[in-house]
Amino acid sequence: MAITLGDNRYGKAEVRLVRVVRDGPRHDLRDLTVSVALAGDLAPAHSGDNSGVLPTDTQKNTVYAFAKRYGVDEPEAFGLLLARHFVDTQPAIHWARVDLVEHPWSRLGPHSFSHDGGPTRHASVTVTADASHVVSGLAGLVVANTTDSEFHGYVRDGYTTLPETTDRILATEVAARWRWSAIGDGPSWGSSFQGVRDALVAAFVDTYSYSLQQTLYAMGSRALEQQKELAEIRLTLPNKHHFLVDLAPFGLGNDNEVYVATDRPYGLIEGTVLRDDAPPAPEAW
Ligand SMILES: O=c1[nH]c(=O)c2[nH]c(=O)[nH]c2[nH]1
Repeated sequence: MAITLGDNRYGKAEVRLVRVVRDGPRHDLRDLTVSVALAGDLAPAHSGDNSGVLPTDTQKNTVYAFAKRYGVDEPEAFGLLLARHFVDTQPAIHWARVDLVEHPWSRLGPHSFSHDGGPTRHASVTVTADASHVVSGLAGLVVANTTDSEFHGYVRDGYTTLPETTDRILATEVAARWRWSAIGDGPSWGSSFQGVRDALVAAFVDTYSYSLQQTLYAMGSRALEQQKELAEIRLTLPNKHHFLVDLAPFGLGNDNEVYVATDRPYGLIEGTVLRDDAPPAPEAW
């Protein structure tokens, strides 16, 4: 029986990077968590030969040095710069993945900021010798509709207790990742991000929903209709359940006014919406 090394990668995870631009009295702030993963001819490293190993410490240093040297503008652009650098300069490295999460700050004044509880912006960049892929995304976008949501007509079996409803709260915490068809084509990274976020929110608000699955498809298709640069979008929607509290023991009715918000267990609705003419790129994810 032969035993061989399978897929492997290595890198520095979650480098915390804050970049300030001091352009006169008005400063700008970007706050990112950057993770690097590299793969290639690394079998020797798994037998004790480090001659092809760029230390993860060096990878971390490169993130900081590039932040100084090139600045940190859009996460996608910074990720492409870093990933391309590792593939171009390291003979053993044929694949680089850089994942970036941007932590949002909103401006309070010329040099004052408030950490924003809103969604985080994400980018995941993959570079090989002959291809680059960008997946952008967001997480932590918490939204709720207090009506225009029904759930009924579902399968009933001997274990079903859920009451059917024609009026419920629909709440979720959107995580979405979307793949760009081509790099450098179309709107800027930042305006595309805002366009996708706005499309997702608008579809959530506008959709009269019979299930979170229907809302997922409406959100994904709105994003693709509006943002032509996207090839596909993957959505993860936890159903943040709100159950009506039984107030009858207190002689009180409850006409959809008092709910208990539960955090677990939760329904988890996931799906991909894609253009049928977009060539698949599983290696981008
Ligand atoms: O929108 C929903 N989809 C489901 O599949 C489901 N299942 C469930 O118990 N509640 C809900 N709500």
